[in-house]
Parts: sequence; C-alpha cells; structure tokens
Amino acid sequence: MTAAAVTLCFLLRDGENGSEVLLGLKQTGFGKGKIVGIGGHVEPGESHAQAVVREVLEETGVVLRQEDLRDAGSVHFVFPSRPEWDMETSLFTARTWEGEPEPSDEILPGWFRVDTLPVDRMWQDADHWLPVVLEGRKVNVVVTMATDNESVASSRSLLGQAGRPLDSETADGGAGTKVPAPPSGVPRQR
Ligand SMILES: Nc1[nH]c(=O)nc2c1ncn2[C@H]1C[C@H](O)[C@@H](COP(=O)(O)OP(=O)(O)OP(=O)(O)O)O1
Repeated sequence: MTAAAVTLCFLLRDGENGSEVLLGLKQTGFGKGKIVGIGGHVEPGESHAQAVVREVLEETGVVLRQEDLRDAGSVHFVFPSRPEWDMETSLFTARTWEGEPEPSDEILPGWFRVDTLPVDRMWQDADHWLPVVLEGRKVNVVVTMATDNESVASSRSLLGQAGRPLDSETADGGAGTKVPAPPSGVPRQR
C-alpha cells in the first residue's frame, strides 16, 4: 500500500523567552486530542508547497507564500498494524506570513517555546525529529510505530545525521501514552 502524501509547516517566531513554534490542538479526525503540526493531505495535482499553503490557511487563517517556505525534509510514518495510515510527510518551516492564527474546526492553534515543546501531548515520535527541524536542520526519518499505533517501535535517520534520537533504534515496548496535565489555556480533548 502506498503511503499517503501529507505535509506540515512549522511557523517560527522570536518570543520574549526565545524561539516559538505554532502548533495546534487537533480537534477532529486522525490524532484528535494531540498537539500536532499544522498541515494535512496533499491533494491530487498539488505540489507539497501548494498543499501546505492551503492547509495552513484552512486550519489557522494564516497566509503563507510558497517563496517563504523553507524545506525541512521529510518523515515517513509507518503503522505496521494499520498500513492504511502510513504517511510520507514533507516538512517546512516559515518565518514570514500574513495574519494571526485563528482557531478552526480542525485546529486550536497555539505558540509553544521551542526549548520546552509539549512532547507529552504530541505524537510520541515528535521528540525524534521535531527539535532538529526547529533548529533549522533538514531531516529524512522513518518512524515505525508499535502495534498500539501510539508508541514508537523505532526511528531511523536516512541522512545518517549525528544525534542520539535520530540515529538510534528505540524500543518503547508499546507502553501507553503518558497523559500529564495540559498547559493552561489549552483544553484536554483525549
Ligand atoms: N506519527 C505521527 N507523528 C506526527 O507528529 N504527526 C503525524 C503522525 N502520523 C500522522 N501525523 C500527521 C501528519 C498529517 O499532517 C496528519 C494527518 O492527519 P489527518 O488525516 O487528520 O489530516 P488532516 O485532517 O490534517 O488533513 P486533511 O484531511 O487533508 O485536512 O497527521
């Protein structure tokens, strides 16, 4: 089965306490209740850049220009127990856009400090690749999920980059998701 083509864009800004990234609480569908990157499926006939500009507009109201996108590589999510969920995800960052993020039916957007990402409320693999992307580096990672479709069975960098999480095989053993208290202002939706 071919992995679905999806795309994510991480908007970055300078906050009072350092760099901040726009993420969002997923309010519907796949990954509901998790804090996720902004993006979605690439439609037939669209480039990945066109798709991410459209998705960011649909989900947050923010207007991006393709020329302001920075290519940050890709992550292949593999769900061996649910191959129909496999996704090949192109990643972008952006530092220039128009408008302020607004909630949509799908996403409740929010700014998070890059040095304290809400990893306990994200897909468990986020910690394996997102910090690298937000540092401005490119990734090319294959993340294989465990049979619970939540834990990470392994993650492997195809770039052979240095750095512990990306070039190490992990074996989280299918443990359940940790559910700590949510940060204030963002409702828990699990
Ligand atoms: N293991 C994983 N870790 C992660 O961080 N994001 C993942 C992931 N598996 C899937 N995703 C993301 C990638 C993709 O943007 C999104 C797909 O969710 P959906 O099918 O709900 O897509 P969307 O509803 O956002 O797209 P559209 O339906 O096209 O609007 O989930």
